[in-house]
Amino acid sequence: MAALTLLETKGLTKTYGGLQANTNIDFTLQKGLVTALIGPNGAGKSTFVGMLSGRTSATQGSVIFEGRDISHLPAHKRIQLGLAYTFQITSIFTGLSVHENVALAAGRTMSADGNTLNIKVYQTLDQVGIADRADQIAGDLSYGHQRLLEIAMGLAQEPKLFILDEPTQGLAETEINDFITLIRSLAGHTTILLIEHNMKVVMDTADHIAVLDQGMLLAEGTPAEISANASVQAAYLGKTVDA
Ligand SMILES: Nc1ncnc2c1ncn2[C@@H]1O[C@H](COP(=O)(O)OP(=O)(O)OP(=O)(O)O)[C@@H](O)[C@H]1O
Repeated sequence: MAALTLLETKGLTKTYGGLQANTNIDFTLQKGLVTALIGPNGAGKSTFVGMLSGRTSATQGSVIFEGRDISHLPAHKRIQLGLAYTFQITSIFTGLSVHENVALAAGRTMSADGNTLNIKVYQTLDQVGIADRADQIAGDLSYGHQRLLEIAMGLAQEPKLFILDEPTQGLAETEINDFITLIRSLAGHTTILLIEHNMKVVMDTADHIAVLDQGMLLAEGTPAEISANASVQAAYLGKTVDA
């Protein structure tokens, strides 16, 4: 099957005062794949996805989504076009139930009757493995389950592109393994851009990896190509990227 481009950036640049957080990034994201964006601390990953989602304004360059230049659209318009970023969904309402939180998220992009919405909510909770907690108050969930709720809230919006920003941060080992299984189950249906520091998660889930270093795109390739790339290893100061 020929690769289809879902999103593209051209010359994307962000300057904070004298600091170039992102420099002239030309990047292409293929539909249906799990792409991981990795790089050392301060490499510019959050700045980059902030410009994709509209949370951060670009100093220069453009973001093209499904062939349309969305560079000047505010974040909420980009969500409506199908671009979901976990950072924007993290506003879990801690006083509401798990079910109510997902229903609210789903309602942002779909107009459906109560019954259809209810089915969608349970399907999504089932997908992430917390359907048995639907009636629990979100604020009473463990940290790991709250992260899964965030992912459910993103998926309920049926995004065309789902950007997950450090989704496994603070999760326990077993929760990380469940997360890997979840991402694998979504592969092929949902296009995912994953910013992740945990290399096991990256290597186990990504079809394609892009590496940022000092605000620039250093390398791109399959997990095997990236693990073997000498300049990527150097950027990680001698650490191997397959650990
Ligand atoms: N709002 C801001 N104002 C000034 N400088 C910023 C701002 N946001 C980020 N930076 C700087 O831009 C550079 C890139 O930061 P960014 O957070 O994008 O990197 P990152 O790769 O996501 O890092 P990490 O992995 O540590 O989250 C860093 O030097 C950071 O200090």
